[in-house]
Amino acid sequence: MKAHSGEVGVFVRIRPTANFSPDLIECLPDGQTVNVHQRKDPKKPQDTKRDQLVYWSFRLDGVLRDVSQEEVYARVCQRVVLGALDGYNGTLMCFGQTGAGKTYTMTGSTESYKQRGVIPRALQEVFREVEKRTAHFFSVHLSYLEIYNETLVDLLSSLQSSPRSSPRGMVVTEEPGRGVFIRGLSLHPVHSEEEALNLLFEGGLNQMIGSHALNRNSSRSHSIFTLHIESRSRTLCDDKYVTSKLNLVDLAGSERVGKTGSAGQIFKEAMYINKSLSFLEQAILALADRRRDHVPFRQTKLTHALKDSLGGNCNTVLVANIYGEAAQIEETLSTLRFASRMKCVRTNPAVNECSSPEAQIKKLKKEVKMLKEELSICNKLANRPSSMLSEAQLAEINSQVQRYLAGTLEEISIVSIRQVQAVFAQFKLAVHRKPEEKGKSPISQTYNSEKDQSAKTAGTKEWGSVEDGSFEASTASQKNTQRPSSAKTKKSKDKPSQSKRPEEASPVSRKGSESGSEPKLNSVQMAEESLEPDTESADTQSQAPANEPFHLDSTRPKAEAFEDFKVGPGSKINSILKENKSVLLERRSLLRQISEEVNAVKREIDRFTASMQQQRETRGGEGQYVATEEEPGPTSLMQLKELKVLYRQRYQVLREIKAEVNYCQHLVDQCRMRLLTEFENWCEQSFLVSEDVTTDKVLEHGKDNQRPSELDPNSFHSFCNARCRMLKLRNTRAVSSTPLQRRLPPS
Ligand SMILES: Nc1ncnc2c1ncn2[C@@H]1O[C@H](COP(=O)(O)OP(=O)(O)OP(=O)(O)O)[C@@H](O)[C@H]1O
Repeated sequence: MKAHSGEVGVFVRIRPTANFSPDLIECLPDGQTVNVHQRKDPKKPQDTKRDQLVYWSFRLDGVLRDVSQEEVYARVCQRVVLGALDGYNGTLMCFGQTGAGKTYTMTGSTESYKQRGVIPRALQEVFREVEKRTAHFFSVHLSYLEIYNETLVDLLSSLQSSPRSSPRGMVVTEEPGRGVFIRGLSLHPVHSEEEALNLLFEGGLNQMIGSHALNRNSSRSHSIFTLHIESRSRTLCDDKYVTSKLNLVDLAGSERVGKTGSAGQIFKEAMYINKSLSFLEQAILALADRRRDHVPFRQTKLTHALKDSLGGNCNTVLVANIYGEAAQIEETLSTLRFASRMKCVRTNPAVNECSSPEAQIKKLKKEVKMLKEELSICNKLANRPSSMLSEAQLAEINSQVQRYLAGTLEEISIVSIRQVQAVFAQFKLAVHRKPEEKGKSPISQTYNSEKDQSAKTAGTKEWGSVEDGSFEASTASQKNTQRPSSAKTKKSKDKPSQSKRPEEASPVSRKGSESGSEPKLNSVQMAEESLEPDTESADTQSQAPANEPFHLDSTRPKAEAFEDFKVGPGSKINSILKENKSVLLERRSLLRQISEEVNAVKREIDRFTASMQQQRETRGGEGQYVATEEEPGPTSLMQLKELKVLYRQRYQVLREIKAEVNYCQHLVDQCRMRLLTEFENWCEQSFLVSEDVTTDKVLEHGKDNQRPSELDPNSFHSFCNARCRMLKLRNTRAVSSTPLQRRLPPS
């Protein structure tokens, strides 16, 4: 017999008898062929002429006549059992007329060890192999089913360990991935040959007791003893395992109803047997016919229960048990016909490989963990924020958004979904922020508050409006009108008139400037203007604790780094800033001087005007003005007129210089912003360098598969520091080589 071959193995076993009929049953020397001779009319007296006999020849896989139980097992069953241990389903069926030796073949004699049948030998083989195959862990379960008159009976339900039978009874069920199984049939784990034999015998006993109690003949039922084998590798950490079922089927006697001449219950039993065996035959015919798509497995419980054990991926073997006597020749012929049909069934044995859900979950979890780690490394390599954004990274994103809104950053480069989410969150904040807070960036906010503070400390006054008939001039208003600072927005809120354009808030009244008419002769209060100190260091120092995103290393504060930056990569923009500031100071100085001149002229005009007013009041307000010795005459009037002309001239100069101061202030502000932006970029790149080094550490650890503690810490630290320094230098050179505009265009 060929296990895993492409066809069902079929053997015929002849029950030993003293009345063997060699004339009718001829076993050829090839050991595979049995010829049967049957008289044309068995009822007629025996004819000596051979030509009156009908002749059939059956070529099978083996003819077992007068062979021991041991040989039967070796030739019929052993390979199927070994196949089951390798993961192939196996079925061994005994088919034949009642008393032909099916049970003897299957179970054998319980009294004689030597005469034990296929099932005990299979159990022995299984547990011997389990012990031998140490590389695998096997689990073996047993079930024992009886099918009597289309009723399913669990022959092992009497055991304490068996689950309660389902209230709906047992049902033949099919499930994807599990195949056909009997729902409600108890499965019993067995760990030794002895345990398994106990169950076999217990089942046999239950079958016998049930037959007696119910007054039924045990030979009228089918019994299926099944080994459920599961095998897992002990050496491979694999979630895959193999399963198999080994069905050992003892079918009911196959004799036909007509022949038995039975009635009543026996007739009924015979009907059911005939029905099930008939459908078994039909199923086998359908399996043998490759043109047929449908196999009627569900017609009976037997065929349904054996659905995946008759062909398909199963190693199937049939033993046709026959009598050797002439009296049984009809049934013998019938059995052999069935066997020859079975021989035509093709099989395609395949290992039942499964994946355990637990192992699969474990494997998937492991895979997710590995992918997360891989993503984390990729993020670090690409300088992308990892799972959670740190405070420093959030601060940087906030800074980028503010700079973008202020127009100093052209675009925000997208590096990850989390970063995009954070950017949108910042935009949302910006949209919902109170109007007075809008336009503040972390940099400008701190910077301007510092500047405003210094301006206030220096006693600087702002340009006033002409609402109350006088106006004031101040450098603060210049700043307010040119920069989106907090000082400006606050001013705008408190005094709406000051939110107007620079020329509207200039010393020249709106009417005067727009219509070209004579401006009101107001004094210009020009307070002592303190020259703006070089606040860059102080500004940045004040920012550092607010932002705190980047520290080039743990030992240096940001303010020191800024000083380095100004003399290093930021030296160009810093020198432009200084130059612009000196021009601004010079213009402011000139503005102060012209303001004083305008005020002096104004005071002179006021003096003349007051004197004339006094004279008019003295004369009752009538007549012409006549100059007295003490009072200025027409000459004085001329002087007053000249003073007014002078006032207008100086006032025009004052306006022009004021515009220059505004422009210079704007340049200084832009330079300052540029310097700070460049510095932030420089810091950012330095920060990323640190990240690079961190990644290197991770990779280094991964590559060498060493724990940090196993590394030489000094050597590793030196290496990282040197690498960090080299990368910083590379970034610094890249930044400092960026061309800067000397004069930035006004926005
Ligand atoms: N090859 C054999 N060698 C010795 N004794 C045998 C052999 N075959 C059958 N017998 C004997 O014949 C008797 C009937 O056999 P068995 O019970 O196995 O028949 P069966 O086909 O199972 O019948 P049933 O359909 O009623 O179950 C038994 O006593 C058994 O010991």
